[in-house]
Amino acid sequence: MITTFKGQYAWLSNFKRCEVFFRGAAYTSSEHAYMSAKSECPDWKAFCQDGGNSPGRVKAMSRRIAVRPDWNEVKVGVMREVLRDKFSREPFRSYLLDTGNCHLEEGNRWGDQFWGVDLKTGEGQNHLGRLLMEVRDELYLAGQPRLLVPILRWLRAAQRRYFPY
Ligand SMILES: Nc1c(N[C@@H]2O[C@H](COP(=O)(O)O)[C@@H](O)[C@H]2O)[nH]c(=O)[nH]c1=O
Repeated sequence: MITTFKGQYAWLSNFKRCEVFFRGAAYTSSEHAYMSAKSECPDWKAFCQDGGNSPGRVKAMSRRIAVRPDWNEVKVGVMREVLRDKFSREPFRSYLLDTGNCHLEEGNRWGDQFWGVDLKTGEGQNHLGRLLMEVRDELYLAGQPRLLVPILRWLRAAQRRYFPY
């Protein structure tokens, strides 16, 4: 199991600098790309596209803008789109596939129980880890014979549930 996105697994974190193309623009991390979707304001888009702003700064500034009203309904879809792009490119694609079928969890100490799991309480929905496993399944299944895809998808999910490693 990978239970924190630090150290040798820091590349799983959205704060890891990488190239991401999202809805017609280039970003320098998946955090920048994800945060850009919080508002359609051109100044906000430009701020997120400026690689001179750290992922932490972009996240902090996103608390001060007028976020689109339906953000909570669309944010998981936005994150999925961003992660698909990040992991479509090397070396991240191979790094993710090389984790095999192990459980991924964003254990954190900043109290995020939506995207990760709070290490102090053990509580959290782990949407980031779940999306990463979903993207990894897509990459893995894309290389398999089409007829086997439904059964392989089921087997991978069952293995993660009953034999997490
Ligand atoms: N605070 C933090 C991370 N939190 C990141 O913030 C994003 C969620 O933002 P929001 O939807 O506004 O709550 C999501 O990408 C999550 O992984 N990540 C990291 O690597 N290091 C950090 O210190």
